[in-house]
Amino acid sequence: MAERRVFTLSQVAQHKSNKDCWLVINGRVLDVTKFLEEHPGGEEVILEVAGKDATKEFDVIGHSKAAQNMVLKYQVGVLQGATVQEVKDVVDKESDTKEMSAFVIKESARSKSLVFYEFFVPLLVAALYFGYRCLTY
Ligand code: HEM
Repeated sequence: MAERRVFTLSQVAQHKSNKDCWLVINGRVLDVTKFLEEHPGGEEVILEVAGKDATKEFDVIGHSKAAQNMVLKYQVGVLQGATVQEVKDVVDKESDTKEMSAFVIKESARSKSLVFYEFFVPLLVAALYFGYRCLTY
C-alpha cells in the first residue's frame, strides 16, 4: 500500500547524503538510499538532486515505464502541498508487488511467443520440406 505520510520540502532536504538520500518525484517523497548503487544512470546524478524535488530532472531523461513503476517501490510519503490529483494518484496506485508482477507476467508472455516463433516455426518449415521431398522422390 502506498505511504500517506506527509513531508515538507525542508524535511526532505535533511536527507541529502549517500547514506540517507531522499528526493521528490511527482509529489511522492522517495527514500532512494538503497537504490543509489543500483541506479543505471549512476548515483552521482541522483545525489545532485538529493533532498530536492527532482520531477523535472526525472522527466527530462525520459525514464521508461519500468523506471516510473520502480519509483513507487521507494515511496515513503507525499509532499505537503502536492495537488489533490497527485496525492489521489499515489493512493490509488496498486502495491508495488502487483505492479512488478504485472511486469513479469508481460515479460513471460512475450518470451512464450518468442519460443513459438524461434522453435515451432522452423520445425514446421523443416517438416514441410521433408514432406515435400518424400512426395517428390
Ligand atoms: C527513484 C527514482 C529513479 C528511478 C527508479 C530511476 C530508474 C532508472 C532506470 C531503470 C534507468 C534505466 C533506463 C530506463 O529504464 O529508463 C535509469 C537511467 C537513468 N536515470 Fe534514473 N531513476 C531515478 C531517478 C533519476 C533522477 C532523479 C535522475 C536525474 C537527476 C536520473 C537520471 C538518469 C540517467 C541520466 C539515466 C541514464 C539514461 C541513459 O543512459 O540513457 N534518474 N534510471
